[in-house]
Amino acid sequence: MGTLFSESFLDRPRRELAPGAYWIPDWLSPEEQRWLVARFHEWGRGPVPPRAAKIGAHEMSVQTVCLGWHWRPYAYSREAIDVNGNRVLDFPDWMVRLGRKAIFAATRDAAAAEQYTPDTALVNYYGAESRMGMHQDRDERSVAPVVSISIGDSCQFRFGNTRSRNKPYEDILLASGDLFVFGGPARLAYHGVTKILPGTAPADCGLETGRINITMRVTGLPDG
Ligand SMILES: O=C(O)CCC(=O)C(=O)O
Ligand SMILES: [Fe+2]
Repeated sequence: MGTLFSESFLDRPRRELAPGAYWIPDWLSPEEQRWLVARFHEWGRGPVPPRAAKIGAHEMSVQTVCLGWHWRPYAYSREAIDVNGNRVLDFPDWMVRLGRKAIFAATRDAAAAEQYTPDTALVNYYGAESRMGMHQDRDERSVAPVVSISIGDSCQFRFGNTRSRNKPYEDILLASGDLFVFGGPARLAYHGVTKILPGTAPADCGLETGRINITMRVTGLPDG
């Protein structure tokens, strides 16, 4: 991974797990990962601190900070009304460009990449014991793809079907720098994180422990 002319693609080739679901290992360079980790620390000091969202009475085991729109279970708003009421940071222009590059890397469809304009990102931090249960990303009104990037410790990521959280599903290891995109017929597939593999973060990724996952989405909500 940090090696010159690494042949990691031979061990972990890119794959389309299901129509519309693309996994591109080692998509981000170590330098890009370190740069994103530095942004992650900035966002954490921002107007809205990372928080564990509550689903009913149950607190999630991941800490989340949002850009563009604030997500809480089942809804988006500009202000973090379930945290401190502050407006979330704007969605960065560079992240729109990163999202477009991701769509192009996944689909090789330049027109689809060009029109992709994510307006929210959920930035999740997973500690060694964090998990995320099987769910659909369905609080968005748009059917545009979700772009997911991972940094730090690897995780076991479970990618399922669109009908239920149960089988058939496939478990893959998402490692630092990996890209995962799900759109089209896979946009509403159930997915989750079944475990974190502590101690697997590469030394040059910029994050010593834990895992960062950034998912960009298109809310389909009006500006303002
Ligand atoms: O951490 C991941 O890889 C998935 C995160 C996720 O599914 C979500 O934020 O909705
Ligand atoms: Fe999700």
